Amino acid sequence: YDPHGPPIHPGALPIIGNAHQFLGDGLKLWKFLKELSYFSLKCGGVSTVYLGPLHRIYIVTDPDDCLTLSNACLDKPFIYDIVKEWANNGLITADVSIWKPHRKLLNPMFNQKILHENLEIFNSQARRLVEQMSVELEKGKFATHKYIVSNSQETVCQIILNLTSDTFDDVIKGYSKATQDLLDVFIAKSQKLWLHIPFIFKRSSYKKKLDRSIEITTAILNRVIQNQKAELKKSNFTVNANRAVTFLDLMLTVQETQGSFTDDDIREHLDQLAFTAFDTTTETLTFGLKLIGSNERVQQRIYEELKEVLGDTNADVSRYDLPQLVYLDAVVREILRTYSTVPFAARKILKDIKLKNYTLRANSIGAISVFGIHRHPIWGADVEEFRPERWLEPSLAFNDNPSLFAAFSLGKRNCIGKWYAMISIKTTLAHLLRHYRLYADDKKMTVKFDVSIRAIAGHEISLERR
Ligand code: HEM
Repeated sequence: YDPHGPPIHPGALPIIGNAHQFLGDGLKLWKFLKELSYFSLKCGGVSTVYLGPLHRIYIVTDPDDCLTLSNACLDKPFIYDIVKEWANNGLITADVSIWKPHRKLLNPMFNQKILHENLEIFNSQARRLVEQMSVELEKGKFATHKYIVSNSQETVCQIILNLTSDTFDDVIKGYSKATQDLLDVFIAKSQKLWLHIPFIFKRSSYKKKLDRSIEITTAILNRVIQNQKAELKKSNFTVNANRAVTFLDLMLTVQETQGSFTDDDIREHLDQLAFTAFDTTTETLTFGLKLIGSNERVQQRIYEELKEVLGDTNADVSRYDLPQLVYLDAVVREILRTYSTVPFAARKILKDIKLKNYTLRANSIGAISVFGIHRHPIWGADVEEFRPERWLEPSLAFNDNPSLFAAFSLGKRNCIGKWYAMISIKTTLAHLLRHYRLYADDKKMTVKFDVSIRAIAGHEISLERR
């Protein structure tokens, strides 16, 4: 206990601290995580919770303090152990000694130029989604999630894993089922604290599910890596000009030319990238369709901009169109501000860190509340409202302080896939919204937290052809 530290969240009990408040299902957990963030905001941007006598967690919601914390601390705390058994050396969970050189090698692969080369795939996948959803036209409300999730997985298979539409069907079936099982295990571990006790976990059905899923994803990815390596060797590591360069090509080329990655490193990176890419973009699109369908004015303005920039043709969204879709960009940022699918990022604090008003003590955890930053009073009195126009106003506070937008986290260990996400989400929305008018009611949406936030009820929409 630090008498000069940030205020403790109300409800702490002797010995267990606030641990009991984290118990319950995903709905309760999300309610409590929001409460934590609002309390931290009320306290000026930092508060404390105790998970038993051993774990002190600072909830940080001040954007400047969050940036200080993100750059000062790069290590991930025990909370990330939930996913460590699966792909330990992937970027999200890797120890700093591995993360640093790997992130440096991977950064250039995720720039806009490389991603623009994949626009043909993003466009064809968006068209496929329009086609797949057409069976729901004029039929009333339906849940969009099942369409979006399989479409996002197909996109990932092509762009990250270099599978073609002829080969991915088989892989998708196996890989998707295994990743869904993995997600079930992560969700269970995030909600059932007793599963963190190795003795109990090892004897649970979750352990069997985890081992089986890892076995399947490992076998599939090893096959994909070896096939692609053989193909690249034949062409002396020159990618066939008829197709875009994929992440796998780039990693294998780095392996060949710089000897930097082992095959296991590549597999673990691919596994985490593929999983993260489809899960985050799926949930963001699900929230996005609901929000857009609930705001006729916003939807009309997007449609008008699409007509102005893309014309009346059914042409692909090009790299030149994307920067012109200014309002759509504002809408996507506002979706990410109001419903950040990754609402928290956490860091291990190894030495004292001085923030604006407090010193965070060593041997604690710093939780960057993305949700809290996005509810900071600097956003204005309408902070809780979905209002994309705010992004276009000269008075936008974000222009003076970019740390106010933290959907992709802050600092050096931020999201490497942010351009992938923005391009994928914008292209998908552009195709869907020029074909369909959406109807929804976001007031009826219920959200839960597991490893990210998800809409679990009331997220249906209905479609009408434009
Ligand atoms: C809307 C979509 C996305 C959101 C909201 C999002 C958000 C985030 C956040 C908040 C973090 C920091 C997590 C932490 O420190 O605990 C993160 C990290 C990461 N994200 Fe994303 N992400 C998105 C899409 C993607 C995509 C498409 C990819 C891959 C193509 C990706 C790959 C990663 C990786 C590998 C990391 C770990 C980076 C590192 O530690 O160096 N993300 N993301």
